Amino acid sequence: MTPALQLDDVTISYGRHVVVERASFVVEEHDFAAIIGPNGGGKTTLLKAILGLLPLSGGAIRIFGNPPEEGRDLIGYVPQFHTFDFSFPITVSEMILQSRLPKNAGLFRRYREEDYQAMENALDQIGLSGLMDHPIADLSGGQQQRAIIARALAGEPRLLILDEPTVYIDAPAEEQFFSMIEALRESMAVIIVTHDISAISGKVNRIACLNRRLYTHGDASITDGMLTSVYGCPVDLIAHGVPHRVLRHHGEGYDD
Ligand SMILES: Nc1ncnc2c1ncn2[C@@H]1O[C@H](COP(=O)(O)OP(=O)(O)OP(=O)(O)O)[C@@H](O)[C@H]1O
Repeated sequence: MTPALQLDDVTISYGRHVVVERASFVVEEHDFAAIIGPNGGGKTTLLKAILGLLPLSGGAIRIFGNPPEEGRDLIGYVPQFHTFDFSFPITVSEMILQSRLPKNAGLFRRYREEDYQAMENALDQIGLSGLMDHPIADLSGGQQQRAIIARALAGEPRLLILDEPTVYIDAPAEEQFFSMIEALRESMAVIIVTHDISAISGKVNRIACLNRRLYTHGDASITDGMLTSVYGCPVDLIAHGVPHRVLRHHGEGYDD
């Protein structure tokens, strides 16, 4: 099967400053993967390259076998929550429908029947159908979070990428968020990009740590060696609050 995302020896630079160096990683269909890493480690840069917004200085990125410029229509991208203006006077359904307009659509472009259908399906998938006529400003933080995910789902993606999705939601909303991701995995691959290790521990089936180099481990466990090389500080400092299950030494079984 063609992977949802394949990074082959990817190097990305700003001028002579190499930010991502020789990164390789594969995300298969139906995977729930995490790319974690410290601030400044290159996560945003790698995301931009996956979305076809930055050129590579080496290697290749494939999205379902296509280069990013051709494959990006298959990606639903959920930017960081704080980049949205929820005070904007618009309903949930209008916000989602807008994402269906092509970039060069004129002012008076009308929505088609399939746009309404995609909007309704997206709301259904994340359990917000009952709120479609509500102003986005009236939603709770967790509901707003789901609305921006619905916006990405309305593009009918096969790969959903979420940038720091758990930063602004509380613990109950976080549980709901991960149940929703589990359901979405039936029809797509999901990648979350985060520096919040505790949020993703035990939830994902594939993980990579990015700090200029990309460290992977073949399964979803985070090893202390992986964290030490990525974060450059003692593992117990980083592991604070992380369930034991996800931390193990190379070659050892789980210790819970
Ligand atoms: N447009 C740019 N021009 C030059 N250097 C840049 C540019 N954008 C980012 N960088 C540098 O690239 C490195 C990686 O930044 P990037 O934003 O990708 O990291 P990040 O892991 O997303 O960090 P954060 O979690 O803080 O958003 C940093 O050293 C940053 O200063």
